[in-house]
Amino acid sequence: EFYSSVHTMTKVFGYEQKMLQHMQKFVADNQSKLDFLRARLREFEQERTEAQHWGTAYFESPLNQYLLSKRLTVDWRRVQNLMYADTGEKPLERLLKLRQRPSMPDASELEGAIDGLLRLQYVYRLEAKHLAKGILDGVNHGTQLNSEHCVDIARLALRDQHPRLAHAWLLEAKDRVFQDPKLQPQILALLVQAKAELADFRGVNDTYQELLRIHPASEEHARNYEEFMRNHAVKAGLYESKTIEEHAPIPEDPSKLDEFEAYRLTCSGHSRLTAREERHLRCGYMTETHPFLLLAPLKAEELSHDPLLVLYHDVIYQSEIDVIRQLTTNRMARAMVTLTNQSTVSNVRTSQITFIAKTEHEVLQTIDRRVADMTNLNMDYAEDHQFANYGIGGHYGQHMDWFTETTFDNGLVSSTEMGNRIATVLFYLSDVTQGGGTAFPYLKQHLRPKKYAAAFWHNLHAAGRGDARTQHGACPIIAGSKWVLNRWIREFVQSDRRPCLLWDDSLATYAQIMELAKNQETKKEASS
Ligand SMILES: O=C(O)CCC(=O)C(=O)O
Ligand SMILES: [Fe+2]
Repeated sequence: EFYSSVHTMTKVFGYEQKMLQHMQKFVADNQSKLDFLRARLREFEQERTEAQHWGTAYFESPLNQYLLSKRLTVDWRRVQNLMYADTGEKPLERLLKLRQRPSMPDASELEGAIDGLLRLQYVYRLEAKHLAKGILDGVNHGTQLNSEHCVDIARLALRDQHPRLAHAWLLEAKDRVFQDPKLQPQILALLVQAKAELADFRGVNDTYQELLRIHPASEEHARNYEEFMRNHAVKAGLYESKTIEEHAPIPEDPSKLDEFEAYRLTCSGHSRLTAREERHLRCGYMTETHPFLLLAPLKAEELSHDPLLVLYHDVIYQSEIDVIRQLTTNRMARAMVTLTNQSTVSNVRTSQITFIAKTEHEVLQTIDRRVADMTNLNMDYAEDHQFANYGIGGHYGQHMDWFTETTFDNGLVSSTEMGNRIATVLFYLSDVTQGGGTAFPYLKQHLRPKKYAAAFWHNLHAAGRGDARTQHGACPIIAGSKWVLNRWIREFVQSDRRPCLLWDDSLATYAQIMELAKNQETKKEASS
Protein backbone atom coordinates (compact mmCIF):
# COMPACT_ATOMS: atom_id res chain seq x y z
CA GLU A 1 0.00 0.00 0.00
CA PHE A 2 0.97 3.55 -0.74
CA TYR A 3 0.41 4.89 2.73
CA SER A 4 1.62 1.94 4.77
CA SER A 5 5.27 2.40 3.94
CA VAL A 6 7.66 5.19 3.02
CA HIS A 7 9.51 2.56 1.05
CA THR A 8 6.64 2.17 -1.46
CA MET A 9 6.01 5.90 -1.55
CA THR A 10 9.62 6.48 -2.60
CA LYS A 11 9.09 4.12 -5.53
CA VAL A 12 5.91 5.83 -6.68
CA PHE A 13 7.63 9.18 -6.25
CA GLY A 14 10.26 7.89 -8.70
CA TYR A 15 7.54 7.13 -11.26
CA GLU A 16 6.28 10.67 -11.01
CA GLN A 17 9.65 11.87 -12.32
CA LYS A 18 9.00 9.87 -15.50
CA MET A 19 5.42 11.11 -15.67
CA LEU A 20 6.77 14.64 -15.57
CA GLN A 21 9.09 13.91 -18.46
CA HIS A 22 6.19 12.59 -20.57
CA MET A 23 4.17 15.64 -19.71
CA GLN A 24 7.07 17.90 -20.69
CA LYS A 25 7.28 16.10 -24.04
CA PHE A 26 3.52 16.44 -24.51
CA VAL A 27 3.65 20.17 -23.80
CA ALA A 28 6.70 20.66 -26.04
CA ASP A 29 5.06 18.80 -28.96
CA ASN A 30 1.87 20.78 -28.60
CA GLN A 31 3.85 23.97 -28.20
CA SER A 32 5.59 23.48 -31.58
CA LYS A 33 2.24 22.65 -33.14
CA LEU A 34 0.77 25.85 -31.80
CA ASP A 35 3.87 27.81 -32.78
CA PHE A 36 3.53 26.51 -36.35
CA LEU A 37 -0.20 27.28 -36.48
CA ARG A 38 0.35 30.74 -35.07
CA ALA A 39 3.00 31.46 -37.70
CA ARG A 40 0.63 30.30 -40.50
CA LEU A 41 -2.17 32.38 -39.02
CA ARG A 42 0.00 35.46 -39.10
CA GLU A 43 1.07 34.72 -42.69
CA PHE A 44 -2.49 34.21 -43.91
CA GLU A 45 -3.65 37.34 -42.16
CA GLN A 46 -0.85 39.32 -43.72
CA GLU A 47 -1.68 38.01 -47.19
CA ARG A 48 -5.30 39.05 -46.70
CA THR A 49 -4.45 42.52 -45.46
CA GLU A 50 -2.33 43.01 -48.51
CA ALA A 51 -5.09 41.72 -50.83
CA GLN A 52 -7.64 44.01 -49.24
CA HIS A 53 -5.28 46.91 -49.70
CA TRP A 54 -5.06 46.18 -53.45
CA GLY A 55 -8.81 45.64 -53.84
CA THR A 56 -10.03 43.72 -56.91
CA ALA A 57 -6.76 44.62 -58.67
CA TYR A 58 -5.21 41.93 -56.59
CA PHE A 59 -6.94 39.18 -58.56
CA GLU A 60 -5.78 40.58 -61.86
CA SER A 61 -2.33 39.27 -61.24
CA PRO A 62 -1.97 35.62 -62.31
CA LEU A 63 0.65 35.24 -59.59
CA ASN A 64 -1.83 36.26 -56.92
CA GLN A 65 -4.47 33.96 -58.42
CA TYR A 66 -1.98 31.15 -58.16
CA LEU A 67 -1.04 32.05 -54.59
CA LEU A 68 -4.63 32.23 -53.41
CA SER A 69 -5.49 28.88 -54.98
CA LYS A 70 -2.41 27.31 -53.49
CA ARG A 71 -3.33 28.69 -50.09
CA LEU A 72 -6.89 27.52 -50.23
CA THR A 73 -5.92 24.03 -51.32
CA VAL A 74 -2.52 22.90 -50.13
CA ASP A 75 -1.72 25.37 -47.34
CA TRP A 76 -5.08 25.21 -45.64
CA ARG A 77 -5.13 21.44 -45.94
CA ARG A 78 -1.79 21.32 -44.16
CA VAL A 79 -3.12 23.53 -41.42
CA GLN A 80 -6.26 21.51 -41.15
CA ASN A 81 -4.37 18.21 -40.97
CA LEU A 82 -2.14 19.59 -38.30
CA MET A 83 -5.14 20.80 -36.31
CA TYR A 84 -6.56 17.31 -36.55
CA ALA A 85 -3.33 15.55 -35.50
CA ASP A 86 -3.20 13.97 -32.06
CA THR A 87 -0.03 15.76 -31.12
CA GLY A 88 1.69 14.34 -28.08
CA GLU A 89 -0.03 10.99 -28.51
CA LYS A 90 3.13 9.03 -27.72
CA PRO A 91 3.99 10.78 -24.45
CA LEU A 92 0.32 10.66 -23.49
CA GLU A 93 0.26 6.91 -24.07
CA ARG A 94 3.38 6.47 -21.96
CA LEU A 95 1.89 8.61 -19.22
CA LEU A 96 -1.28 6.51 -19.18
CA LYS A 97 0.76 3.34 -18.97
CA LEU A 98 2.65 4.62 -15.95
CA ARG A 99 -0.54 5.73 -14.25
CA GLN A 100 -2.00 2.26 -14.76
CA ARG A 101 0.79 0.56 -12.84
CA PRO A 102 -0.59 -1.51 -9.97
CA SER A 103 1.55 0.36 -7.48
CA MET A 104 0.03 3.75 -8.41
CA PRO A 105 -2.16 5.01 -5.60
CA ASP A 106 -5.89 4.96 -6.37
CA ALA A 107 -8.89 6.62 -4.73
CA SER A 108 -8.88 4.19 -1.83
CA GLU A 109 -5.27 5.04 -1.15
CA LEU A 110 -6.01 8.72 -1.26
CA GLU A 111 -8.60 8.02 1.41
CA GLY A 112 -6.01 6.00 3.28
CA ALA A 113 -3.67 8.99 3.26
CA ILE A 114 -6.39 11.30 4.61
CA ASP A 115 -7.35 8.64 7.13
CA GLY A 116 -3.72 8.56 8.30
CA LEU A 117 -3.65 12.32 8.61
CA LEU A 118 -6.86 12.35 10.66
CA ARG A 119 -5.48 9.62 12.88
CA LEU A 120 -2.42 11.77 13.58
CA GLN A 121 -4.63 14.72 14.35
CA TYR A 122 -6.86 12.67 16.64
CA VAL A 123 -4.16 10.72 18.46
CA TYR A 124 -1.77 13.62 19.03
CA ARG A 125 -4.54 16.20 19.49
CA LEU A 126 -3.19 18.36 16.68
CA GLU A 127 -5.06 21.37 15.35
CA ALA A 128 -6.30 21.72 11.79
CA LYS A 129 -5.15 25.36 11.94
CA HIS A 130 -1.54 24.18 12.32
CA LEU A 131 -1.80 21.17 10.05
CA ALA A 132 -3.11 23.31 7.20
CA LYS A 133 -0.04 25.51 7.57
CA GLY A 134 2.23 22.48 7.44
CA ILE A 135 3.00 22.51 11.15
CA LEU A 136 2.94 18.99 12.55
CA ASP A 137 3.23 18.76 16.32
CA GLY A 138 5.22 21.98 16.43
CA VAL A 139 7.50 21.23 13.48
CA ASN A 140 7.10 23.24 10.30
CA HIS A 141 7.15 20.96 7.27
CA GLY A 142 6.77 23.86 4.84
CA THR A 143 3.63 22.56 3.13
CA GLN A 144 0.43 24.59 2.81
CA LEU A 145 -3.01 23.12 2.21
CA ASN A 146 -5.57 24.99 0.13
CA SER A 147 -9.31 25.31 0.55
CA GLU A 148 -10.06 22.24 -1.57
CA HIS A 149 -7.66 20.07 0.46
CA CYS A 150 -9.31 21.21 3.70
CA VAL A 151 -12.77 20.36 2.30
CA ASP A 152 -11.59 16.88 1.23
CA ILE A 153 -10.24 16.15 4.69
CA ALA A 154 -13.35 17.56 6.37
CA ARG A 155 -15.64 15.41 4.25
CA LEU A 156 -13.84 12.24 5.30
CA ALA A 157 -13.71 13.32 8.94
CA LEU A 158 -17.47 13.81 8.84
CA ARG A 159 -18.01 10.43 7.25
CA ASP A 160 -15.80 8.73 9.83
CA GLN A 161 -17.62 10.21 12.82
CA HIS A 162 -15.12 12.91 13.65
CA PRO A 163 -17.45 15.95 13.59
CA ARG A 164 -15.12 18.01 15.79
CA LEU A 165 -12.23 17.52 13.40
CA ALA A 166 -14.50 18.08 10.39
CA HIS A 167 -15.67 21.33 11.96
CA ALA A 168 -12.12 22.56 12.44
CA TRP A 169 -11.15 21.66 8.87
CA LEU A 170 -14.20 23.44 7.48
CA LEU A 171 -13.26 26.62 9.32
CA GLU A 172 -9.84 26.37 7.67
CA ALA A 173 -11.47 25.78 4.28
CA LYS A 174 -13.65 28.84 4.86
CA ASP A 175 -10.63 30.98 5.74
CA ARG A 176 -9.03 30.05 2.45
CA VAL A 177 -12.13 30.14 0.26
CA PHE A 178 -10.93 33.28 -1.56
CA GLN A 179 -8.59 30.86 -3.35
CA ASP A 180 -11.58 29.10 -4.88
CA PRO A 181 -14.87 30.97 -4.24
CA LYS A 182 -17.04 28.37 -5.93
CA LEU A 183 -16.32 26.04 -2.98
CA GLN A 184 -18.20 28.33 -0.61
CA PRO A 185 -21.67 26.67 -0.79
CA GLN A 186 -20.14 23.23 -0.39
CA ILE A 187 -18.17 24.33 2.66
CA LEU A 188 -21.23 25.88 4.29
CA ALA A 189 -23.40 22.83 3.58
CA LEU A 190 -20.82 20.56 5.22
CA LEU A 191 -20.47 23.00 8.10
CA VAL A 192 -24.22 22.71 8.66
CA GLN A 193 -23.80 18.94 8.94
CA ALA A 194 -20.86 19.14 11.33
CA LYS A 195 -22.57 21.71 13.56
CA ALA A 196 -25.79 19.67 13.59
CA GLU A 197 -23.88 16.59 14.74
CA LEU A 198 -22.30 18.64 17.49
CA ALA A 199 -25.75 19.98 18.48
CA ASP A 200 -24.68 23.56 17.82
CA PHE A 201 -28.13 24.61 16.58
CA ARG A 202 -27.49 28.29 16.68
CA GLY A 203 -24.42 27.67 14.55
CA VAL A 204 -26.47 25.60 12.11
CA ASN A 205 -29.03 28.39 11.87
CA ASP A 206 -26.39 31.06 11.19
CA THR A 207 -24.67 28.87 8.65
CA TYR A 208 -27.94 28.13 6.83
CA GLN A 209 -28.64 31.84 6.62
CA GLU A 210 -25.20 32.51 5.24
CA LEU A 211 -25.68 29.69 2.76
CA LEU A 212 -29.05 31.03 1.58
CA ARG A 213 -27.62 34.52 1.28
CA ILE A 214 -24.93 33.42 -1.17
CA HIS A 215 -27.12 30.81 -2.84
CA PRO A 216 -30.69 32.17 -2.70
CA ALA A 217 -31.80 30.11 -5.68
CA SER A 218 -31.07 26.74 -4.12
CA GLU A 219 -34.34 24.96 -3.38
CA GLU A 220 -32.51 22.13 -1.71
CA HIS A 221 -30.87 24.33 0.92
CA ALA A 222 -34.11 26.22 1.53
CA ARG A 223 -35.99 22.95 2.00
CA ASN A 224 -33.36 21.60 4.39
CA TYR A 225 -33.41 24.80 6.37
CA GLU A 226 -37.19 24.65 6.72
CA GLU A 227 -37.01 21.07 7.86
CA PHE A 228 -34.32 21.94 10.37
CA MET A 229 -36.47 24.75 11.79
CA ARG A 230 -39.44 22.41 12.22
CA ASN A 231 -37.38 20.19 14.51
CA HIS A 232 -38.25 20.73 18.20
CA ALA A 233 -34.88 20.02 19.71
CA VAL A 234 -33.51 22.79 17.55
CA LYS A 235 -35.77 25.53 18.88
CA ALA A 236 -34.43 25.44 22.41
CA GLY A 237 -30.85 25.60 21.21
CA LEU A 238 -31.29 28.44 18.77
CA TYR A 239 -30.30 31.19 21.18
CA GLU A 240 -27.47 29.38 22.85
CA SER A 241 -24.06 29.96 21.38
CA LYS A 242 -21.71 27.08 21.71
CA THR A 243 -17.96 26.94 21.37
CA ILE A 244 -16.77 23.83 19.67
CA GLU A 245 -13.48 22.43 20.87
CA GLU A 246 -11.48 20.60 18.24
CA HIS A 247 -10.75 17.76 20.66
CA ALA A 248 -13.01 16.34 23.36
CA PRO A 249 -11.73 17.22 26.84
CA ILE A 250 -9.58 14.61 28.58
CA PRO A 251 -11.61 12.86 31.32
CA GLU A 252 -10.37 13.65 34.81
CA ASP A 253 -10.87 10.07 35.90
CA PRO A 254 -8.53 7.72 33.99
CA SER A 255 -10.77 4.73 34.73
CA LYS A 256 -13.35 6.37 32.45
CA LEU A 257 -11.07 5.96 29.45
CA ASP A 258 -11.73 3.23 26.94
CA GLU A 259 -8.73 1.25 25.73
CA PHE A 260 -8.19 3.23 22.58
CA GLU A 261 -8.35 6.53 24.46
CA ALA A 262 -5.85 5.27 27.01
CA TYR A 263 -3.52 4.24 24.18
CA ARG A 264 -3.81 7.54 22.39
CA LEU A 265 -3.26 9.62 25.52
CA THR A 266 -0.14 7.57 26.22
CA CYS A 267 1.07 8.23 22.67
CA SER A 268 0.47 11.97 23.01
CA GLY A 269 2.19 12.09 26.41
CA HIS A 270 -0.95 13.16 28.26
CA SER A 271 -0.91 9.97 30.30
CA ARG A 272 2.43 9.32 31.94
CA LEU A 273 3.96 8.20 35.22
CA THR A 274 4.27 10.79 37.95
CA ALA A 275 7.66 11.43 39.48
CA ARG A 276 6.50 9.49 42.52
CA GLU A 277 5.49 6.47 40.44
CA GLU A 278 8.79 6.59 38.61
CA ARG A 279 11.11 6.79 41.53
CA HIS A 280 11.56 3.02 41.97
CA LEU A 281 12.81 2.62 38.44
CA ARG A 282 16.54 2.45 37.89
CA CYS A 283 18.98 2.30 35.04
CA GLY A 284 22.38 0.72 35.02
CA TYR A 285 24.76 -1.88 33.63
CA MET A 286 23.70 -5.51 33.64
CA THR A 287 26.30 -8.26 33.84
CA GLU A 288 24.55 -11.27 35.36
CA THR A 289 23.16 -13.44 32.60
CA HIS A 290 26.44 -14.28 30.84
CA PRO A 291 30.14 -13.97 31.80
CA PHE A 292 30.70 -12.14 28.53
CA LEU A 293 28.60 -9.30 29.90
CA LEU A 294 31.38 -8.55 32.39
CA LEU A 295 33.33 -7.27 29.40
CA ALA A 296 30.42 -5.65 27.60
CA PRO A 297 27.63 -5.02 30.08
CA LEU A 298 24.13 -4.36 28.82
CA LYS A 299 22.77 -0.88 29.41
CA ALA A 300 19.41 -1.48 30.97
CA GLU A 301 16.68 1.03 31.79
CA GLU A 302 13.83 -0.25 33.93
CA LEU A 303 10.40 0.94 32.84
CA SER A 304 8.22 -1.35 34.94
CA HIS A 305 8.88 -3.99 37.58
CA ASP A 306 5.57 -5.80 37.41
CA PRO A 307 5.08 -6.75 34.68
CA LEU A 308 8.74 -6.54 33.77
CA LEU A 309 9.50 -3.98 31.07
CA VAL A 310 13.11 -3.04 30.36
CA LEU A 311 14.68 -0.91 27.65
CA TYR A 312 18.17 -2.01 26.60
CA HIS A 313 20.35 0.54 24.84
CA ASP A 314 22.85 -0.21 22.06
CA VAL A 315 22.06 -3.87 21.61
CA ILE A 316 22.22 -4.08 17.83
CA TYR A 317 24.94 -2.86 15.46
CA GLN A 318 24.67 -0.80 12.29
CA SER A 319 26.43 -3.59 10.38
CA GLU A 320 23.67 -5.98 11.50
CA ILE A 321 20.97 -3.52 10.51
CA ASP A 322 22.62 -3.20 7.08
CA VAL A 323 22.40 -6.98 6.62
CA ILE A 324 18.77 -6.94 7.74
CA ARG A 325 17.86 -4.20 5.27
CA GLN A 326 19.35 -6.34 2.50
CA LEU A 327 17.55 -9.43 3.70
CA THR A 328 14.16 -7.73 3.84
CA THR A 329 14.38 -5.93 0.48
CA ASN A 330 11.42 -6.86 -1.76
CA ARG A 331 9.92 -9.08 0.93
CA MET A 332 7.75 -6.63 2.85
CA ALA A 333 3.96 -7.06 2.63
CA ARG A 334 1.03 -5.36 4.35
CA ALA A 335 0.57 -6.69 7.90
CA MET A 336 -2.64 -8.46 8.88
CA VAL A 337 -4.41 -8.65 12.22
CA THR A 338 -5.86 -11.75 13.79
CA LEU A 339 -9.60 -11.57 14.41
CA THR A 340 -11.37 -14.33 16.33
CA ASN A 341 -11.22 -16.77 13.46
CA GLN A 342 -9.22 -15.26 10.64
CA SER A 343 -6.42 -12.93 9.61
CA THR A 344 -7.27 -9.79 7.71
CA VAL A 345 -5.93 -6.43 6.53
CA SER A 346 -7.14 -3.71 8.87
CA ASN A 347 -6.77 -0.01 9.57
CA VAL A 348 -5.81 -0.97 13.11
CA ARG A 349 -2.44 -2.07 11.82
CA THR A 350 -0.89 -0.19 8.92
CA SER A 351 2.62 -1.44 8.43
CA GLN A 352 4.52 -3.78 6.19
CA ILE A 353 6.08 -6.91 7.61
CA THR A 354 8.05 -10.01 6.75
CA PHE A 355 9.12 -13.10 8.70
CA ILE A 356 12.63 -14.48 8.27
CA ALA A 357 13.92 -17.72 9.78
CA LYS A 358 17.14 -17.42 11.77
CA THR A 359 18.64 -20.14 9.57
CA GLU A 360 18.65 -17.65 6.69
CA HIS A 361 21.51 -15.59 8.04
CA GLU A 362 24.17 -15.87 10.70
CA VAL A 363 23.43 -12.35 11.87
CA LEU A 364 19.99 -13.44 13.04
CA GLN A 365 21.59 -16.14 15.18
CA THR A 366 24.04 -13.63 16.64
CA ILE A 367 21.13 -11.36 17.52
CA ASP A 368 19.35 -14.26 19.19
CA ARG A 369 22.38 -15.05 21.36
CA ARG A 370 22.26 -11.45 22.53
CA VAL A 371 18.52 -11.72 23.14
CA ALA A 372 19.18 -14.78 25.31
CA ASP A 373 21.55 -12.64 27.41
CA MET A 374 19.06 -9.80 27.59
CA THR A 375 16.13 -11.98 28.61
CA ASN A 376 17.77 -14.92 30.29
CA LEU A 377 15.42 -17.04 28.15
CA ASN A 378 16.07 -19.92 25.82
CA MET A 379 15.88 -18.83 22.19
CA ASP A 380 15.84 -22.29 20.58
CA TYR A 381 12.13 -22.22 19.83
CA ALA A 382 11.48 -18.54 19.38
CA GLU A 383 9.31 -17.58 16.41
CA ASP A 384 10.91 -16.44 13.16
CA HIS A 385 12.31 -12.92 13.16
CA GLN A 386 9.56 -10.46 12.27
CA PHE A 387 10.60 -7.21 10.64
CA ALA A 388 8.18 -4.33 10.29
CA ASN A 389 8.27 -0.98 8.53
CA TYR A 390 5.80 1.80 9.29
CA GLY A 391 5.26 4.74 6.96
CA ILE A 392 3.72 8.12 7.71
CA GLY A 393 0.51 7.60 9.68
CA GLY A 394 1.45 3.94 10.06
CA HIS A 395 0.55 2.52 13.45
CA TYR A 396 -0.56 -0.58 15.32
CA GLY A 397 -3.44 -0.07 17.72
CA GLN A 398 -3.40 -1.36 21.29
CA HIS A 399 -3.09 -5.15 21.53
CA MET A 400 -1.50 -7.94 23.52
CA ASP A 401 1.23 -10.08 21.99
CA TRP A 402 0.10 -13.21 23.85
CA PHE A 403 -2.53 -15.47 22.32
CA THR A 404 -5.95 -15.85 23.87
CA GLU A 405 -7.65 -19.21 24.33
CA THR A 406 -9.86 -18.44 21.34
CA THR A 407 -6.89 -17.74 19.10
CA PHE A 408 -5.44 -21.11 20.11
CA ASP A 409 -8.80 -22.87 19.69
CA ASN A 410 -9.32 -21.42 16.23
CA GLY A 411 -6.00 -22.83 15.06
CA LEU A 412 -4.48 -19.40 14.41
CA VAL A 413 -1.30 -20.05 16.40
CA SER A 414 1.72 -21.55 14.68
CA SER A 415 3.48 -24.39 16.53
CA THR A 416 0.97 -24.52 19.38
CA GLU A 417 3.14 -27.09 21.17
CA MET A 418 5.60 -24.28 21.89
CA GLY A 419 2.97 -22.63 24.05
CA ASN A 420 2.19 -18.97 24.40
CA ARG A 421 4.46 -15.96 23.84
CA ILE A 422 6.16 -15.72 27.21
CA ALA A 423 8.10 -12.59 26.28
CA THR A 424 8.72 -10.04 23.53
CA VAL A 425 11.89 -8.26 22.52
CA LEU A 426 11.27 -5.32 20.22
CA PHE A 427 14.37 -3.91 18.53
CA TYR A 428 14.31 -0.40 17.12
CA LEU A 429 16.22 -0.49 13.84
CA SER A 430 15.71 3.20 13.11
CA ASP A 431 15.07 6.48 14.80
CA VAL A 432 11.78 8.14 13.91
CA THR A 433 11.71 11.87 13.23
CA GLN A 434 8.33 12.45 14.90
CA GLY A 435 5.84 10.12 16.56
CA GLY A 436 6.03 6.35 16.20
CA GLY A 437 6.63 5.50 19.85
CA THR A 438 5.50 2.33 21.57
CA ALA A 439 2.79 3.03 24.13
CA PHE A 440 1.95 0.85 27.15
CA PRO A 441 -1.25 2.48 28.43
CA TYR A 442 -1.56 0.46 31.67
CA LEU A 443 2.08 1.01 32.52
CA LYS A 444 1.82 4.66 31.44
CA GLN A 445 5.02 4.25 29.48
CA HIS A 446 5.77 5.69 26.08
CA LEU A 447 8.99 4.50 24.44
CA ARG A 448 10.46 6.82 21.84
CA PRO A 449 12.01 4.66 19.12
CA LYS A 450 15.74 4.84 19.63
CA LYS A 451 17.89 3.22 17.01
CA TYR A 452 19.98 0.29 18.36
CA ALA A 453 17.76 -0.03 21.48
CA ALA A 454 15.36 -2.87 22.32
CA ALA A 455 12.41 -3.17 24.67
CA PHE A 456 11.93 -6.42 26.56
CA TRP A 457 8.84 -7.44 28.48
CA HIS A 458 7.17 -10.49 29.97
CA ASN A 459 3.80 -11.12 28.35
CA LEU A 460 2.59 -13.75 30.78
CA HIS A 461 2.00 -13.84 34.46
CA ALA A 462 4.41 -16.16 36.22
CA ALA A 463 1.74 -18.87 36.35
CA GLY A 464 1.35 -18.69 32.59
CA ARG A 465 -1.76 -16.60 32.08
CA GLY A 466 -1.70 -13.69 29.65
CA ASP A 467 -0.98 -10.42 31.40
CA ALA A 468 -3.47 -7.75 30.24
CA ARG A 469 -1.23 -5.02 31.62
CA THR A 470 1.23 -5.67 28.80
CA GLN A 471 -1.23 -4.17 26.35
CA HIS A 472 0.68 -1.88 24.00
CA GLY A 473 0.56 -0.33 20.56
CA ALA A 474 2.72 1.42 18.01
CA CYS A 475 1.76 5.11 17.93
CA PRO A 476 1.27 6.63 14.49
CA ILE A 477 4.28 8.04 12.68
CA ILE A 478 4.10 11.80 12.17
CA ALA A 479 7.28 12.10 10.15
CA GLY A 480 9.94 9.64 9.11
CA SER A 481 9.90 5.90 8.84
CA LYS A 482 10.15 3.25 11.51
CA TRP A 483 11.84 -0.14 11.30
CA VAL A 484 11.50 -2.70 14.09
CA LEU A 485 12.36 -6.32 14.71
CA ASN A 486 10.11 -8.44 16.91
CA ARG A 487 11.45 -11.47 18.74
CA TRP A 488 8.58 -13.46 20.16
CA ILE A 489 9.72 -16.04 22.65
CA ARG A 490 7.52 -19.03 23.51
CA GLU A 491 6.98 -20.81 26.84
CA PHE A 492 8.49 -24.11 25.77
CA VAL A 493 11.86 -24.96 27.41
CA GLN A 494 11.79 -21.94 29.69
CA SER A 495 10.89 -23.75 32.90
CA ASP A 496 14.45 -23.55 34.22
CA ARG A 497 14.74 -19.92 33.09
CA ARG A 498 11.49 -18.52 34.33
CA PRO A 499 10.00 -21.11 36.66
CA CYS A 500 6.24 -21.33 36.52
CA LEU A 501 4.50 -20.04 39.63
CA LEU A 502 2.28 -22.58 41.35
CA TRP A 503 -0.45 -20.19 42.43
CA ASP A 504 -2.34 -18.20 39.84
CA ASP A 505 -0.89 -14.74 40.17
CA SER A 506 -3.20 -13.39 37.47
CA LEU A 507 -6.33 -13.78 39.59
CA ALA A 508 -5.89 -10.40 41.17
CA THR A 509 -7.37 -7.81 38.85
CA TYR A 510 -5.30 -4.89 37.74
CA ALA A 511 -7.36 -2.63 39.97
CA GLN A 512 -6.66 -4.90 42.94
CA ILE A 513 -2.96 -4.86 42.23
CA MET A 514 -2.98 -1.07 41.96
CA GLU A 515 -4.95 -0.85 45.19
CA LEU A 516 -2.41 -3.13 46.88
CA ALA A 517 0.46 -1.06 45.56
CA LYS A 518 -1.20 2.11 46.80
CA ASN A 519 -1.71 0.64 50.27
CA GLN A 520 1.90 -0.47 50.42
CA GLU A 521 2.93 2.99 49.34
CA THR A 522 0.93 4.65 52.11
CA LYS A 523 2.22 2.13 54.65
CA LYS A 524 5.79 2.83 53.57
CA GLU A 525 5.20 6.52 53.83
CA ALA A 526 3.62 6.20 57.24
CA SER A 527 6.60 4.24 58.55
CA SER A 528 9.27 6.51 57.09
O1 LIG B 1 6.29 -1.13 16.58
C1 LIG B 1 6.02 -1.04 17.76
O2 LIG B 1 6.37 -0.07 18.45
C2 LIG B 1 5.22 -2.13 18.41
C3 LIG B 1 4.98 -3.29 17.51
C4 LIG B 1 4.16 -4.35 18.13
O3 LIG B 1 3.66 -4.20 19.18
C5 LIG B 1 3.97 -5.63 17.43
O4 LIG B 1 4.38 -5.74 16.28
O5 LIG B 1 3.40 -6.54 18.04
FE1 LIG C 1 2.97 -6.06 20.00
